[in-house]
Amino acid sequence: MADADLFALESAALANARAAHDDPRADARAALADMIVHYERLMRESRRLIRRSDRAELDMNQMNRQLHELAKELEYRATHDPLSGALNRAAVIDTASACLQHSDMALIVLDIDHFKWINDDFGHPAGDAVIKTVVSCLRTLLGADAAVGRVGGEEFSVIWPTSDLEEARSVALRICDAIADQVFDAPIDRQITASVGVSWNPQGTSFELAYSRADEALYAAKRAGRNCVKTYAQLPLPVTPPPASSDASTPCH
Ligand SMILES: Nc1nc2c(ncn2[C@@H]2O[C@H](COP(=O)(O)OP(=O)(O)OP(=O)(O)O)[C@@H](O)[C@H]2O)c(=O)[nH]1
Repeated sequence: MADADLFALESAALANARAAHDDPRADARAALADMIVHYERLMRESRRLIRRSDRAELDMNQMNRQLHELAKELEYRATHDPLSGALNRAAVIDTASACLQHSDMALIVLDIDHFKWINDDFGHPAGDAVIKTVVSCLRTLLGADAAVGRVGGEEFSVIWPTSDLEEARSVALRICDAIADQVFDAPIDRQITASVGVSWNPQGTSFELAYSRADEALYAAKRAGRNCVKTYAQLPLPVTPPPASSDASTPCH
């Protein structure tokens, strides 16, 4: 119905031309002229519609590209720390958990030493700049694709897939040295160091266990005087108290 209305004039011109074609006495030239007018109009309309649909396709492609960019931007914001560009805590957990599912992995955690003093002495913006510089120092050292995360205020993590504890320790030592050697922009006029803890974890370890071991090693490094590396495997085993003796003759000290 809609089509018949839309092409009513063309249908009439076509019927006219057919009738002229079938009837040798009819005015064929007039019918042909009428057909030409309608045919040209149809061509003009078709070109206009094609141009319009090309424009719509371009607009749609552009909107698709914008949506794609927006999705990437949202994904980036959901997984990265806005200050330093390092992975955020949630992304560190996801990345490390995924890594531990299919390989052995070292988790290296580091914490800037006496960071509170940096804020107190040079101001919070200078402290922020130190955080950014530490992340770019880690990236320069480990490569742009290394999984470097900021898990807390001035605490960072590095996910390092390896089956070799010694390799993990050597990466941690290089990190500790690189931060101690880093020259920070003014107004920071002193050496900044970090304490580093490492846990080496076989495939299948949970993130929580890997992290708590690395954290324990980190605090051992703080206790040992800072600016050093401790591995969980090096830590002394927890002292278990001897079983209570039932021998009453044992002397008490
Ligand atoms: N500038 C800045 N400071 C932060 C940020 N997040 C946390 N901090 C500060 O980091 C400091 C951490 O201080 P502490 O936990 O006492 O640790 P610390 O001074 O580094 O001492 P140690 O870890 O024991 O060597 C606090 O003063 C926080 O306010 C941040 O995003 N920017």
